[in-house]
Order: sequence, then C-alpha cells, then structure tokens
Amino acid sequence: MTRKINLPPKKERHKLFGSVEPGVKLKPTEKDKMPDLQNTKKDFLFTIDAVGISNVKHPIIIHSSLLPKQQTTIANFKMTSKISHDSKGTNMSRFTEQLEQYRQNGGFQLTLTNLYDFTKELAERLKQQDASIDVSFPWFYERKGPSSELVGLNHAEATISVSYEQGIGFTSTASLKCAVTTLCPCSKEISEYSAHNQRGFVTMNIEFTNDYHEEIDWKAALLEAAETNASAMIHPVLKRTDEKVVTETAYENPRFVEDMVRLVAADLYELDFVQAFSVECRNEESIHLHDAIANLSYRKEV
Ligand SMILES: Nc1nc2c(ncn2[C@@H]2O[C@H](COP(=O)(O)OP(=O)(O)OP(=O)(O)O)[C@@H](O)[C@H]2O)c(=O)[nH]1
Repeated sequence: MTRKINLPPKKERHKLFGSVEPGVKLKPTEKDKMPDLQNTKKDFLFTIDAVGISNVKHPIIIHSSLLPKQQTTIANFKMTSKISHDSKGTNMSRFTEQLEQYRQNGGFQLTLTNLYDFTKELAERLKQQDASIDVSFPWFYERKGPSSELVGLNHAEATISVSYEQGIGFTSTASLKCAVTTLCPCSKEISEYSAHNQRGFVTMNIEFTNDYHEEIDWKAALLEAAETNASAMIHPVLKRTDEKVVTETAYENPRFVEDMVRLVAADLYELDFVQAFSVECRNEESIHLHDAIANLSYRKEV
C-alpha cells in the first residue's frame, strides 16, 4: 500500500529543504563598479606558462578523406595563454566567448587554418602575446569487412594542437590513437598451433612541417601508418568469411610491440608533412594481466 503524499507548493518545498529568503545585498551589481581582481597589476613573483580552461565539451565539424566525409562530433577543448609576473590573472570568460563566436559563425570547423585564426584572435582578445589550443575528438570512419565488404563505423581518438606567439608565429602538432590486432611472433614460433593475439593501441604524435596544407588528411595518413603495419585491422562488422581472412592475416603478419613502433615510424618518416614524430604501442596482453609497451621518437633534419 503506497502512502498518499500531500505536496506543498514548490516554494514551500524548497523552504522545507533549507532554502532561505535572500539577505541584504550591499555589493555593487554594475560591472564597472565591481572590483576587477584578475586585472590587478603588481609583482606576483612568477610568470605562468599556461593559464586557461580545459575539459570544455563543444560540438565541432570535421572533414575527412574517408567516409563519412563530414561529421559533427563532440570535442574536448583546452585553451590557455601565458601571463607575466606582473598580472594577477587571466580573463577566463574570454576563452568561452571566443568559442561561442565561432559556433555562431556557422559552427566550429576543425581546419588548421581555422585553428590558426582562432589562436591568434584569442591572444588578441586576451591582450596577451600568445595563445594555445588543444582539440581532442573521436573521429569516425567507415570500414568494410575484407571479404563481405559489409560496412560499419570504426573510430580513433584524434587531437590537434596549435600555439601562436606574436612575432614568432604558429606551431602545430597532432596525435592519433587507434586500435589494431597484434599476434605474438614468439608464440607463433614456439607453438605447434595457434598464437596468442591481442588488441594493441598505437598512439602517434606528429609535428607538422611549415608547408603542410589542408588537402592532406593527416588523420587518415596516421591511421594507415598504424593499421597497415599491424598483424590485422579491427573491424566493426565481420561475417565468417571475413573472420577467416583477419585470423589468417594476423597469423601471416606477427608483430611484437617493438616491431609495431619501428614499422609505424618508417611510414611516418616517409610522410612529407611530418617534421617530427613519436610512436607508442601498448598491447593489452591476452596471456598476462599487464600490458606490453614500446615507444620511440624521431626528428627529421630540416
Ligand atoms: N583569473 C581567474 N578567474 C577565474 C578563476 N576561476 C574563476 N574565475 C572567474 O572568471 C570570471 C570571469 O572572468 P573575466 O573574463 O575576467 O570577467 P570580466 O572581467 O567581467 O570580463 P572582461 O570584460 O572580458 O574583462 C571571474 O569572475 C573570475 O572569478 C581563476 O582561477 N582565475
């Protein structure tokens, strides 16, 4: 038997749970009469390398050379700038103001040109010499079963970062983390049959050359570097005919984590728009509770 409840009006309910009437308010409500603490000028001892906001969720529009060619996704933004020792604080509201301006102007289009404009304008809005932005987002791409050709969506985690400094210019970097299958060469070598295999995560960080242009889809290039060097690719839809192909492909292409980072590095070395890179592979081992890891980094001569 449920008890009948006599609900008081909403205002009474709030009082019941502790809400009180507003007190006497003496501090100014006009912006120009409010103290502006963050703009205090004094010697605050240290210059701050980066101050701003992180973990900002915001929709963006991304362009891809793989299908779907255009997609709206939710990105995680980090936006910062330096402040010198003689400034107490930054103007936090200006970061999201800038983001909103871009949203209202046709949506935030994630192109490098747009990010260059954004960081320069952000520095100007903040009245600072520099600004930096990191945008992390899931990037989706169609993947076909190797035999059935049935399509589904895979995704990789992408990040693009741009920094602007007055008088110096822009630096831009990007990273992509994607999943692959790796089959253990040692296990294949020593066993009468089978070989253990696992899901490996390949993370590639790149620094763009100055002449990088937007027509090159860096995401697709990095994905190809990771997937084409793995034992097998990961697929969203696999029929039996496909499963046979990926199982045999993995067996024909065994890889240690060391093999993965070296082979992916070779592909990144060949990409003309990459000035420097690092590659990490982390295998979630199926015969251990721990992971196997390897990483390397390389800077090409200018
Ligand atoms: N600098 C700084 N501000 C913070 C922090 N946390 C919250 N804020 C708040 O961010 C709010 C808005 O900042 P501002 O952009 O300086 O606001 P404003 O001075 O009204 O804006 P402008 O007219 O653009 O100068 C302030 O009320 C701060 O209290 C922090 O850690 N540092």
